Amino acid sequence: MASESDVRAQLQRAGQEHLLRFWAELAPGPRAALLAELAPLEPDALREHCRRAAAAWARASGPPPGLAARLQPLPPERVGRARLCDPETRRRWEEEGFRQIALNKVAVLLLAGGQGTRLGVTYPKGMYDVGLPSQKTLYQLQAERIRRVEQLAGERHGTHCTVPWYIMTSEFTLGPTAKFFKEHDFFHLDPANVVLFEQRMLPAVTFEGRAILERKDKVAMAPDGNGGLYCALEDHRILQDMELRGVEFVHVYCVDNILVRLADPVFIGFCVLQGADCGAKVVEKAYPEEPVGVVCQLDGVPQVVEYSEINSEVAHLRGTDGSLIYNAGNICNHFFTRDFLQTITRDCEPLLQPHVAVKKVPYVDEGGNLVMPLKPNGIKMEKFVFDVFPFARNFVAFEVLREEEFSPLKNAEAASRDNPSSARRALLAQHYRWALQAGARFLDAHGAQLPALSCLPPDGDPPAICEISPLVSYSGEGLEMYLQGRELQSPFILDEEQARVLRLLEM
Ligand SMILES: CC(=O)N[C@H]1[C@@H](OP(=O)(O)O)O[C@H](CO)[C@@H](O)[C@@H]1O
Repeated sequence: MASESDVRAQLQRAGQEHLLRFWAELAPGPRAALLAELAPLEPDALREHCRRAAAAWARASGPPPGLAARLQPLPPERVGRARLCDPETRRRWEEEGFRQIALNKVAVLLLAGGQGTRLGVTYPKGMYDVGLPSQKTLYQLQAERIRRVEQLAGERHGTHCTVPWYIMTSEFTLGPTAKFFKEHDFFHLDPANVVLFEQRMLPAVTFEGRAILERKDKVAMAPDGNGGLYCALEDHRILQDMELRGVEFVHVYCVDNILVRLADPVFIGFCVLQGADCGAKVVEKAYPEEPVGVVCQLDGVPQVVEYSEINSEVAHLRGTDGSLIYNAGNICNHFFTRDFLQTITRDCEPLLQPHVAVKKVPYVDEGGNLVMPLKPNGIKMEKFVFDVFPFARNFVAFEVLREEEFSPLKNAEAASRDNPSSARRALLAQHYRWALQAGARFLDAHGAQLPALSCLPPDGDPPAICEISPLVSYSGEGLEMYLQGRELQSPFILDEEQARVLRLLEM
């Protein structure tokens, strides 16, 4: 273990000696913990991090000047549209995606290092149960979609296939996520195919460029953003692991979208057939101020302008047909070839510019008292996962339907949108639509017919409650054999057991 004098010398070089100012008061345990936290902070990198944070904060007052003049929407040839294409084209994309999955060339990678601050939970967001009848958590839904997509690809191609699941966690989420997966027997996935790894943490910094102590024996650290992915891939030799498994294509996604289609064969197939090295799923923005990044071109180069960095005037711009000009909302579902990830981690990562987030960071004052600030007092520096798009040789975007693929769980119930109720409703509305399309009708508790509404208002509850296990259907496929011509009593849960029963009735 590093000694106090080594660490003190390091901190001196970094200009951050104040981090040891309570040393004399600390007992041996907290002293050891503090040294263990400080020792890995490389002095030059720490000095640079603190300097850059303060400088970036001083500069960062709103969107970059002249942004509007430098932006353009993506040219149409870079955008595929699941909704507008003919069924044959869609079928070709899907077929290609399944082929790649069956060849074991596709992996999924979950970004799950966030702290869930807006949602207001102290545990990883993936463990959240939005109140579905089955009480499944986001992690369970995702695990089951992996199992189903493996099964569908396997059936088509007569193989046994695996979609490895890489999960990037952080100091906050690694322990509880690992425990949760063990407690749930990895949701019947083979643990060898679930790879948890950890992103780096960076100190939060004051506006004067001083790293913050959150306790006398602990630096205030925060994950380095979802763009910390690229360092973490390198730190944990994840690309080597992918290579050993023969993975060529990676679907990266963030944890909070209840409708996420893991390893979506249509998206994968589209990207592969386009020869893309990098791709992003988008939905039409719901309203100008919606907190989603915009996929567009800056100085002719494809990239995402994050919602926190776009000005309102640009976000409100409309074309002659009345639709938003910057309409391609990023849903944090990205496609990368392994080759592209290799180039990024090897050559481009240091070129990614961190973004500044100004937050309220609890700290200890000079007297050693804990202070919960009322105003933002600290800078957290984060990299963004999509900041690698400008390095792509062939970037494509793929527009999908919001009601089928995007309902993020960002906020606590008290917020008006993107909260547990809206996520639950989106999933149940989707399953209700799938059941109607498969030929089912719903009855209430007294046996009276409920209306069959194929079109639901965006935030309305469906007339009947129907939840379909991802193990039975991944994206609405194959339901006719269970549901055609049936009258189902709400609430109705179609899980594997129920599916077996309905199949038997059919015979
Ligand atoms: C850095 C990053 O990936 N930001 C993403 C991400 O936003 P968060 O507010 O960080 O969850 O998810 C949004 C979609 O839910 C997407 O629109 C946005 O661009």
